Amino acid sequence: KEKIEFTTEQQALMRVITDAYNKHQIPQDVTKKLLQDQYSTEENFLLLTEMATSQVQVLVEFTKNIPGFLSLDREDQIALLKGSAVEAMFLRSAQALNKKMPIGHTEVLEERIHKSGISEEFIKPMFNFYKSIGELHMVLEEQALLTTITILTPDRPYVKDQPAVERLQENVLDLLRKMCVLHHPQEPQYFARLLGRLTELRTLSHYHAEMLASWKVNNHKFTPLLCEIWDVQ
Ligand SMILES: CC(C)NC(=O)n1c(-c2ccccc2)cc2c1CN(S(=O)(=O)c1cccs1)CC2
Repeated sequence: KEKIEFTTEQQALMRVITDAYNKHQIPQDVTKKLLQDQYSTEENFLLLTEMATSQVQVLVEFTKNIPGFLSLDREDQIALLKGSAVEAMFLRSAQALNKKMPIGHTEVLEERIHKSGISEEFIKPMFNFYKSIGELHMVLEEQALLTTITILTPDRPYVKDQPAVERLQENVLDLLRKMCVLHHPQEPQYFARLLGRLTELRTLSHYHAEMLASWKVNNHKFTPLLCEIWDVQ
């Protein structure tokens, strides 16, 4: 049985990332709205727009707390945020959907996502992803670290100093590997399974661009923040 030792730096890194992840949650009033009575496609679309916009704001604040991120080249910081925004949104969605909710709330949530104007062809891969994340039963620290690893992906478009991003990401990968052994001692492949989800996430984010183009809600409008981070309109 491998004895897991965390260095002082790793303990500090874990605490900073977990605290930041805890602090930057989507405001309750936004998630509460999802359970209101309105069920029209337009209403559901508007709610998702509001949630996704709120999540981008949360993502920016969370990212600023990642040790070393603000020391990166300013333009690279933007490139990392833009490059990971959609993946972070799907990851956060999976975590939101797999959270323990009062009876029936998950069904309402799923219903509203189904009835928000998303083309059928994207619903399946999206819900498959949510399910595959749910099956992992990640602890909060693992969720926070996985989101951080997604943000610190060196090969995003337009990143100039990739080695600098790699160095930051490697520290978080090493920490996540140890956390996986600690929390899932019976599953030696657990860490590899987690990283496999990042591949699934990239595929899903490729769908996203088409999803936006195919929105069936007539004259669908996104917020300026979503348009900027997704490079649409
Ligand atoms: C938690 C937040 C970040 N999740 C969220 O906003 N969701 C959720 C979702 C999933 C599980 C629980 C609660 C919500 C499903 C979908 C979205 C957003 N997108 S979108 O960004 O493409 C979008 C398209 C049009 C306007 S916003 C569409 C799919």
